[in-house]
Amino acid sequence: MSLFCDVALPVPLDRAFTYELRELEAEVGARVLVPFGGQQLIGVVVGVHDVRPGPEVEVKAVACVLDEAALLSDELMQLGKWIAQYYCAPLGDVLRGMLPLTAEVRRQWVYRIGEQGRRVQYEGAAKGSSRRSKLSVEDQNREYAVLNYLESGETSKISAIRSATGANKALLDAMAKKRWLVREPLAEVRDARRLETVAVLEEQGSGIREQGLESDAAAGKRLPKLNENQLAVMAELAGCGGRELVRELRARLGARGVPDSTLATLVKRGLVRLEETAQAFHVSGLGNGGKKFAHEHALNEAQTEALGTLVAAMEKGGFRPHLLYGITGSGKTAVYVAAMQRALAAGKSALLLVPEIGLTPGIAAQMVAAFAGEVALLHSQLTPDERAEQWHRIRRGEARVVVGTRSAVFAPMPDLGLILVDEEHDGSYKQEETPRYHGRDVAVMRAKLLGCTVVLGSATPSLESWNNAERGRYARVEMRERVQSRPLPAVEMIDMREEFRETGQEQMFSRKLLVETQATLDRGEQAIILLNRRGYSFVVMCRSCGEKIECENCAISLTYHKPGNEQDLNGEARVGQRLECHYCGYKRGVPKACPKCASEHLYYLGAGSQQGEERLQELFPGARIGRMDRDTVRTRGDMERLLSRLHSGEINLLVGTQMIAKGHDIHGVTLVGVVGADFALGLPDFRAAERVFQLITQVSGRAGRGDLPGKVLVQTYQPDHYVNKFAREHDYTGFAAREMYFRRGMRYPPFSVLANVIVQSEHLEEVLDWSSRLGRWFEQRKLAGVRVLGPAAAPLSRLKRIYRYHLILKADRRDVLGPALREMLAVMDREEIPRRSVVVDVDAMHLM
Ligand SMILES: Nc1ncnc2c1ncn2[C@@H]1O[C@H](COP(=O)(O)OP(=O)(O)OP(=O)(O)O)[C@@H](O)[C@H]1O
Ligand SMILES: [Zn+2]
Repeated sequence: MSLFCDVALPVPLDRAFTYELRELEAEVGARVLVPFGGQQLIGVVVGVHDVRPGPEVEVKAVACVLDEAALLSDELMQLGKWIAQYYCAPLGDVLRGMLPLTAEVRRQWVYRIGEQGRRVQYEGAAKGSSRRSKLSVEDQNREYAVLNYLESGETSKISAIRSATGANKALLDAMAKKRWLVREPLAEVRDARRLETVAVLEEQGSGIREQGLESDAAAGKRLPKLNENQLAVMAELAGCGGRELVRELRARLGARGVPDSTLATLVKRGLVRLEETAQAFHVSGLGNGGKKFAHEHALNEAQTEALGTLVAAMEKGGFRPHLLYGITGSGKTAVYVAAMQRALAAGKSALLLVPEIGLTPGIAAQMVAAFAGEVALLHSQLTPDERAEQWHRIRRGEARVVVGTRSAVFAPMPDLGLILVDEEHDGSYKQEETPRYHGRDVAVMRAKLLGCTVVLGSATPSLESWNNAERGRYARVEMRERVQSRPLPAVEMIDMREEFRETGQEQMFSRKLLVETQATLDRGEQAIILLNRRGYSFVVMCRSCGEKIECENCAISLTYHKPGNEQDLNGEARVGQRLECHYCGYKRGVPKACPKCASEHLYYLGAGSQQGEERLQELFPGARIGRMDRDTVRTRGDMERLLSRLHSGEINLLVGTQMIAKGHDIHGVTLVGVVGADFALGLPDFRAAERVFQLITQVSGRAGRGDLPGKVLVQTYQPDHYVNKFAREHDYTGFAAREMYFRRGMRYPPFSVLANVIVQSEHLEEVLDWSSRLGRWFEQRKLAGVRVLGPAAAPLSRLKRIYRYHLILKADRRDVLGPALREMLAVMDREEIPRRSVVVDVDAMHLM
C-alpha cells in the first residue's frame, strides 16, 4: 500500500499535486476527490509512491477514492500525456476531457453554523429577536430556526434543512454571505441513470389522432377540454408514431412555448402514459429514403480494392495510417462498414469518427442498420447521464462499434483494431477550447500507441494529410469514380461582373441560375442553393457616416434577422426582427437611425440564407422550399425531419449554409447553385483557399447522386482564381499541388508547424502590455528555427467583451516549437501574466 499519490487536477498549472493516501488505496488511472484551494476537486491519479514531499509543502489527504480500479487504461493515460505535451495543455484538463463522467458526481452544498451565527443565536436568545433587518418577520424567524437546527456544529444538506425549517437556498446563501453559516461543497458519487422516460400515446389518444387531430378544431370539439397546448403535445406525439423520448418532446414543444406541465396533465387524464426504457439511444428516422443502406451493397471494383488494402493492413498488424481519397459519391461509407465488419470478425473493435452526427444523421442510421446492438453513438447532444452510460457500455466491451464526434476518439474500447476518420478535413475535429487538440491527429496518435490501422477518409483531404501521403508517411488508397459509373456533375462558373454589366443591376441570383432552377423544378427534380451566411443581411451600414452597426461585445457586424417562423435561441418565444451577433448571441432591436450620426439612411448589405429563401419564394411561387441553417436546425430532430422531407421530395428547393454540403445523399438533387462563396477567399487566413475549394467541391458533390446526372452553377466575381479553376475541373490533385506551392513559399503548414498565441483580457491595456512583453521576450531570446509574427491585434480584435492580440509562431520542426512554447509559459509565470489570459493554439485551424 502506498503512502502518497500524485493527482492531475483540472487547473491551469502544468504539474500534478501530491496527496496523502492514509490507508486508502488508489490505482493510477482512477479518480479521487481531493481538497484544493478551499474546494473539492476531482482529479486522476497519475502516480503512487512513498516519497514524502519536502517540508515546505503542506500535504493534504485524499478525501475519497472514486474508482476501485483504473478508469483510464495505460494506453489512454499515455495518450493523455501526449496531448498535454503536444498541445501545451495542463494534464488535468486533458484527462478530465477524456472521462465524460461528470454526471456521476453531483455538486451539492452543505451548511454548518459559523462563528457569527453562534453570536447571533446567543444574542437572539438573550435579547429576543429585535435585530433590525430587511427581511420579513417570517424569514427572520426562519433564520433563527436554521441556526437552532445547526446548533450542534454538524454539516447538513440543504434538503434536510429545508424540511426542518422551511428555509430555501436563497435564504441559506444569504446567511452564508453574512457569515452566519459556512457553506461547503459536497461531492457525492451516484450511479449514472440508466433509464430514459418515453411518452406513449394511449389507445384513447391515438383514436383522436385518426380523427384528424392536427388540422382542426374538430378534435377540440369532440374533446372540448383539450386546450391548444394539450392538442400540440398530442399532435407532436402522433407525428412521431405515438412514442417519443420525453426529453426530445419537451425540447421541441418547449420551443413552441408549450410548458412542461402540459404533458403531466395529459398523463393525469390518461391520454398519454410514461414508460421507462433502458434504451438510451434512439435513432429516429431509421429509414434511408428508400435507398439501400451502406452494408447492403455488393462492393464495386474500386471499393473492393480499397477494402482489400485496409484488410491486409489489419491482418499484418502494427501502426498503418491510410489516407482514403475517394471523390464525392464514390461510396466510402460502404467501405468503412465492410472494414469494420472485418475488424469485428477478427475479434477486434472499431471506432468511426465523424464531424457532426447531428448534421448527418444518415451515418448513425447506416451504422445502426449494419451493427444493431453492437453500436454506441457518442455525440454532443447526449446528456451527461447518457454519455456516462455509453462510456461504461463501451468499456465493458458491450459495444464493439463506436461512432462519434471528436471526443469519441477517447472511447475506452478494449481491443481496438481499426480507427476510421470520416471527412478528415473537417474543421470541427479541432477543439476550440483547452485542450485544443485535433481529433484526427489524436486518432492517428492513438493508432500509433496501440499499433493498429487508422484510415482518414475524404473527397477533399486536408493538405496536411495529403502531404503525409505524398511523403509516404500514409499509404494512399484512391477511389476516383462514383458508384455505378455515375458522372460527376458539370461545374460552370458564372461571372457576376459580366452579369452586372449586362443587366445593369446587382442581383442575388444570376439569370442562368434562375432559368436552370426553373427547368429543374419543371422536370420534377430537386435543386439546392448554397448561401453561406445565415440571417437576412449580414451588414447594416449607415450611408451618411459609413459606420457599420457592430455588436456591443465584439468587433463584429451585427446580422439583420427578419421576424420568421423560427424560434429564439433559447427555444422560447418567437422573436421579432432584430440585429444579432453570431459570435456572442447579443441581440438588439433594429434602430430607425444610425446610432452614431442619427442619419436615417441605413443600408442593408449582403444576402444571408433567410433573404435567399424569401427571394426564391417570390421568384418560384410554386416551389416547395426548405431552409437549412442554424436558425432552422437546432437539434438532431430538426435535421432528421428536414432530410426526410427532402428524401420524400416534399421539398424540391433547398437553400442553406454550409450545412447543406455535409455528406447528404439525396438522390433527386440534380442542380446545385453556389452563391457568394468566393467572399471567403478574401479572409486573412492562409487556409482561406483550401476552405473555399473544399466547400465548392463538397456542395457540388451533392448533385447527381441518383440516376440522373447533376449540374453545378457557381456564381463568382473571380472566375479566374485558381480555386475556381480547379473546382470546375474536379481537380483536387491539381489544387493540392498549386496550394502546396504557396504554402512552401510562405512557410505555412504543412511546410512548417505553427502555433497561434492569443493574449486576451477585458482590459485593452493589459492585452497591450502582456503581448508586447511576450513579443520583446521572443525578440531577445532569438530562438533558433522559430519565427514570430506580431504581436498584432487579432483579425477578430474583440470577442465577448474580450480584447484579443496574437503572436503567430512558425517553426521548421515540431521539436523546436514545443520547447519554445513551454519556455514562453514559464516566462509568463515569472512575469505574472495569468495563464488563463494566454491561449496557446498548437496547429491552429483559424488565425482569426
Ligand atoms: N457498390 C455500390 N453500388 C451501388 N451504390 C452504392 C455502392 N456503394 C455505395 N453506394 C451508394 O452510393 C451512394 C454514395 O455513397 P456514400 O454516401 O458512402 O458516398 P461518399 O463516398 O461518402 O460520398 P461523400 O464524400 O460525398 O459523402 C450511397 O447512396 C450509397 O448507398
Ligand atoms: Zn457579439
